[in-house]
Amino acid sequence: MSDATLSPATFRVDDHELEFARVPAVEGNDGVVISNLLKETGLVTLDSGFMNTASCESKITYIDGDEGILRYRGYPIEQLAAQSSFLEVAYLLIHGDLPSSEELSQFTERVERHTHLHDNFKNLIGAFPTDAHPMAVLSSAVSALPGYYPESVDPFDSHAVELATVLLLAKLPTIAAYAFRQSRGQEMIGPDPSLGYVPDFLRMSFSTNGEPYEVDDALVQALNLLLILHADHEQNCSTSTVRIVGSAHANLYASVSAGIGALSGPLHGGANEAVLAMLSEIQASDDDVDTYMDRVKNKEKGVRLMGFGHRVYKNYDPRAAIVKKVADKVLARLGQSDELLDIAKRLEEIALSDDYFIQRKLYPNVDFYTGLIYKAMGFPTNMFTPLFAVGRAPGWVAQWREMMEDPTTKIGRPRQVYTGSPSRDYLGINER
Ligand SMILES: CC(=O)SCCNC(=O)CCNC(=O)[C@H](O)C(C)(C)COP(=O)(O)OP(=O)(O)OC[C@H]1O[C@@H](n2cnc3c(N)ncnc32)[C@H](O)[C@@H]1OP(=O)(O)O
Ligand SMILES: O=C([O-])CC(=O)C(=O)O
Repeated sequence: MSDATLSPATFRVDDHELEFARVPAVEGNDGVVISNLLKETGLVTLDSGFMNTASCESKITYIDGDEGILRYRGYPIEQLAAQSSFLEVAYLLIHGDLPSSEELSQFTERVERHTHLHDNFKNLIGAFPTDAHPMAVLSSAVSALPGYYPESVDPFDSHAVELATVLLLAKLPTIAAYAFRQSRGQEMIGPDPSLGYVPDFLRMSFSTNGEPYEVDDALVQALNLLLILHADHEQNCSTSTVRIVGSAHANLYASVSAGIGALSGPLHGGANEAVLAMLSEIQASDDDVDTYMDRVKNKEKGVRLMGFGHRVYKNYDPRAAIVKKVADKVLARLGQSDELLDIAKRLEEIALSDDYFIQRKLYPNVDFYTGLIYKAMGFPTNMFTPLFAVGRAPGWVAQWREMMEDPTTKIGRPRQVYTGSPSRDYLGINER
């Protein structure tokens, strides 16, 4: 950026004058360029929320947010959702191409063989109170994994990375199912790899002790599809967290555990849980849907239309379009009707024809309808985000590996614009 593009300004911080120059408006960036504070590094732009900053080059996922297009490794999300399986998509994201049938069966067999957890995990997870949020259990258990598999932690040993990849994908559903059972005060049930990845996850989650669990193919298909839809989304908040932790050469488990923490936030993966809370609040209150929308538009503190809006999509999230159809199908299949689904549809209808939402290009995102499907399957709201985490795992792994293999990767370390006090002298406690 040449100096000619900068319009200097001076700000005062205490008694000191600091010279800054503002970058002329770039869409979505009202960045401040520091001209005098960071002479040693040259110009630094202030870009809160990274609205306008690319952190890496990536070959994994393509999004055109204006057109509502999402592709994994070049394949449209609609085709993958209709035809693929979750583990095939995981292979695609991680290895770059769709597997041959032999590659897929070897990969699947390897993952399914490792779904068992060391018995101590029952103690670890069992030590959590039953009202602990399963996301806390998930991130803790993932950060414990390197303690049990030290041979898989070296980020620069390709065999170790391959092992960590398989172990993480294998153990995560078992951890999630254990966390679910712990939250219900139920005994944890170990995996039966012969059933397959998704059916066995459902069995571990819902099996009643001692009784055989009848797997419902329609639910397996729906969950498989939802996991595919969540599998990657380029540099979202949790993935960026995984990358930044990994950029310090932290192992895959430590990086993903941090990513799980980021995902839990209600502005990110935790929105699926927040949507259900919002719909239930509307249902329980005497207010109608329009009243809630007025509160949103008046920007009442803490009131947003959860499951709406997206940093990248300024059009309908292609995944939300798929999820909406699946919600109808799953409810019909289970012979359920859900008043909350009607409320969600009504909210969407109002939003899509309301100037507030039109001007801000706010559309339903992937989190808007997913919770209604998980609920219909029998999952309580606090399991919605762990389900998202199981789905996002291949993306985290693929992005972490891509970063580790990129020779241009540097430790993630943004600069800041310091606005605190300039230098001052320490005063003893009685002099203040
Ligand atoms: C898997 C995922 O992570 S998908 C996202 C899940 N999160 C949610 O569903 C939570 C609700 N949505 C949001 O909070 C936001 O849309 C985010 C966090 C997803 C994106 O945030 P940003 O890109 O930073 O947009 P930002 O918060 O600046 O919003 C831009 C404008 O739209 C408004 N806006 C954005 N989202 C919403 C919403 N859900 N409801 C009401 N208004 C909204 C903001 O108030 C702001 O209005 P203003 O220009 O008058 O100040
Ligand atoms: O991309 C984002 O900002 C949020 C995200 O993870 C997703 O939509 O799946």
